[in-house]
Amino acid sequence: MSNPGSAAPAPRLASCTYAAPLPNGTDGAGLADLLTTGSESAWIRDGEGMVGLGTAARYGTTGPGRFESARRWWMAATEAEAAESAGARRSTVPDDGLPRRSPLAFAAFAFSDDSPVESVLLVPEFVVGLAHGRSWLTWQVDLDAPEYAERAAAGWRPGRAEAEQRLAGLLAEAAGRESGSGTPAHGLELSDGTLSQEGYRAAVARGVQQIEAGALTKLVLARDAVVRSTDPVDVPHVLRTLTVQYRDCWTYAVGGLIGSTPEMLVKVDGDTARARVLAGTLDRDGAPEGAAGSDYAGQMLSENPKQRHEHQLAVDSLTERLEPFTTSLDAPDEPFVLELPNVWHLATDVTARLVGAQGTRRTGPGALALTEVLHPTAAVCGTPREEAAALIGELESADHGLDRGLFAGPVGWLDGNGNGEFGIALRGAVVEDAHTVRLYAGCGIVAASDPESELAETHAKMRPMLQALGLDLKLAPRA
Ligand SMILES: C=C(O[C@H]1C=CC=C(C(=O)O)[C@@H]1O)C(=O)O
Repeated sequence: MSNPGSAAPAPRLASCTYAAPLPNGTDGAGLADLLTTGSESAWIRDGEGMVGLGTAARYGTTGPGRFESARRWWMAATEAEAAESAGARRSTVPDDGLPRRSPLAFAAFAFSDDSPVESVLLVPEFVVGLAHGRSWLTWQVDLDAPEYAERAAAGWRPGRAEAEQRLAGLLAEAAGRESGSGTPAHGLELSDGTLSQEGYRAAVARGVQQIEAGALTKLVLARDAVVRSTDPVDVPHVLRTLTVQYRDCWTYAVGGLIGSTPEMLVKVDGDTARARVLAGTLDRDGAPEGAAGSDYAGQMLSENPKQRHEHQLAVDSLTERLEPFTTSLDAPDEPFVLELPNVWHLATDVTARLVGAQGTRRTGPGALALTEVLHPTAAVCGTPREEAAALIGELESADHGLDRGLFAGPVGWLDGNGNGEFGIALRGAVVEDAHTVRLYAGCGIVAASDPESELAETHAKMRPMLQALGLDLKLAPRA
């Protein structure tokens, strides 16, 4: 597959970062309120995270080399930034107490090597961040961009006073463009996508046959669904709703990819890597509530051999690939039950110390390099990985024409020092146009899987997005 991004020159980035109250004046509560037009990038969990506004640079790429070409582009851009911003207060300065996050890009990668859908690195002009109750602002510019080139040649570099002016202008412009009503759209209609519900049941049945025949042990099969609305979809409203309803999940927006994922592929912070592996699901719809619900979930998930097997395969697929890059790795033997408003999951939190790292300095692999190594885990592909990927290509794509695109690919952010967070783009959708959103969901299939139950599970997994879009579905109450 061609790689149109490989020839794109890296921008000559320069940035400045400083502690600042959230620009909308609602410190502590208002990060999601910065989502106003639908073109923002976002990564928010439990009210904290980052929102990216405007675009300083963008890189698009496809094919098997997409991670590597994105990494090279980002390395070139961040090396330029290190040189250009040397005189400025980079956020790597440890004693200013700011997170090490400048420069910063948001990123989303296609699930499959064969997808024609572009994987993207987006370098926003502004990043507004909030971590541990402290907020900061980063202004990033391409010194070669027409609006800066002349001044940059004369030695100009981004600074705080101009950043504030420029951000105020950008926010005023965004407020002018804000068209959403802040309420769900009207005239919503849900229909099957490229892979219909009937087709999904048939694909699952064929997957089970292949597993029974010994071709593989586990396979994750996905389907899509389409929501069309007569009103334009209010993307910021959808994202804000997800940040409130799914506080334990990472709510993401990169380009038109939006959602709220409970699964962390890899988070790299200095010398530490963390992951949250999920597999094994129980719908909360119709289940007992409160403590009885937790007992029920424990029994149905932790004590169910099918669910445990499915989960262990996902954990192994991550730890086996992560282990060579670590000096220590901790993955508890017993998974815990993660409770979300729509479902319960079996979950395992993995923590590892990375090789080639000393405190915040690293010579070993960073977040993006590890992402390439780890993707796709058996939570979204299967075991063995190659056989599962080939069967996904057959049962989803060749038989039904479904391309997962960015669904189930890594989504998140990365900085210039190898830190970053990449979740798996689950419980999400792609905004295809102002009136059309395509949702995706998949399920792990093992020998004991039943097509009807797996189809029902895809409904449960689509529920967060359907509800945030305003489709009238019952939401299991939060415990
Ligand atoms: C593939 C999805 O979920 C994965 C993550 C958690 C649990 C899963 C499961 O139980 O099948 C899936 O492996 C999805 O949400 O579309």
